[in-house]
Amino acid sequence: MKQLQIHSLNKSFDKQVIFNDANYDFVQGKVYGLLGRNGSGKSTLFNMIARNIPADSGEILVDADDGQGPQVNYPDIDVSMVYTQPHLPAFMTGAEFVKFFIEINSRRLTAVHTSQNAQDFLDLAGLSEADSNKLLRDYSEGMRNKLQMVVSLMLKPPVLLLDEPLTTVDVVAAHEMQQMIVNMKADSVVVFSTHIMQLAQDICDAVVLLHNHQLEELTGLDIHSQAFEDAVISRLTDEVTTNE
Ligand SMILES: Nc1ncnc2c1ncn2[C@@H]1O[C@H](COP(=O)(O)OP(=O)(O)OP(=O)(O)O)[C@@H](O)[C@H]1O
Repeated sequence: MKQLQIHSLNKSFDKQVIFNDANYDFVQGKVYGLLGRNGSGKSTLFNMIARNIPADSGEILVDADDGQGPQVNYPDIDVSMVYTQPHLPAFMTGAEFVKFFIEINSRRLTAVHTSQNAQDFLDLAGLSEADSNKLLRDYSEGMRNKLQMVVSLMLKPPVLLLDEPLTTVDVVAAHEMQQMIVNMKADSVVVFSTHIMQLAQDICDAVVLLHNHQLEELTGLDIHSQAFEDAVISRLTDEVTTNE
């Protein structure tokens, strides 16, 4: 089983503590919602897992289920991150970008038995022929988000991180992408951050709170219940009181 393990993680920016001895193990087969107040450190956690920024201390381990067990020095390709603001090359068309993406990831796509037909990617992203031939800089934010998500999902990475992924897409696209995220849990450890409680309740199997600089799963309540929602709000409100 693929796993993402966070052990005794510490991170501060100057004197601002973001994580203080945070621990949590995420496993394949569940969609995890990461909930926390603005500025609590959700993006910082994802960026540490994706190795964009270093932790101060502690360990982040990935078990890619390849027989080697949990690794601190996991390869970068083990983690895919879908950013709130997509990182795509502005001066390529959607079709050119997808072809380029397939070319540079051909070995990996073969290994995970994914299509290498550019049209399949474009169809999944819901892009018409006219849109596919537009420059990415001229895409709407929602179109860029959807394309970014499709290429990340196609790689079937051991760990898939989605940073507030569905905030800019239309209702139909959001519905399709929710389904894609849920399907990904069969192959990957899936963690997504969101401020939308309804979304967390709709697609998550577990909710992890970033609360008082630690990671804590909210257990013992039906995720779909009002009591669950109340408990999330109460914990996160409690944090503000504690910080004051
Ligand atoms: N490079 C940096 N240098 C200094 N402070 C930073 C840096 N990156 C993030 N921070 C601070 O760390 C805190 C956590 O930021 P982060 O973006 O991880 O929060 P978040 O939970 O993702 O927030 P939101 O829900 O608003 O997107 C914030 O106070 C932010 O200002």
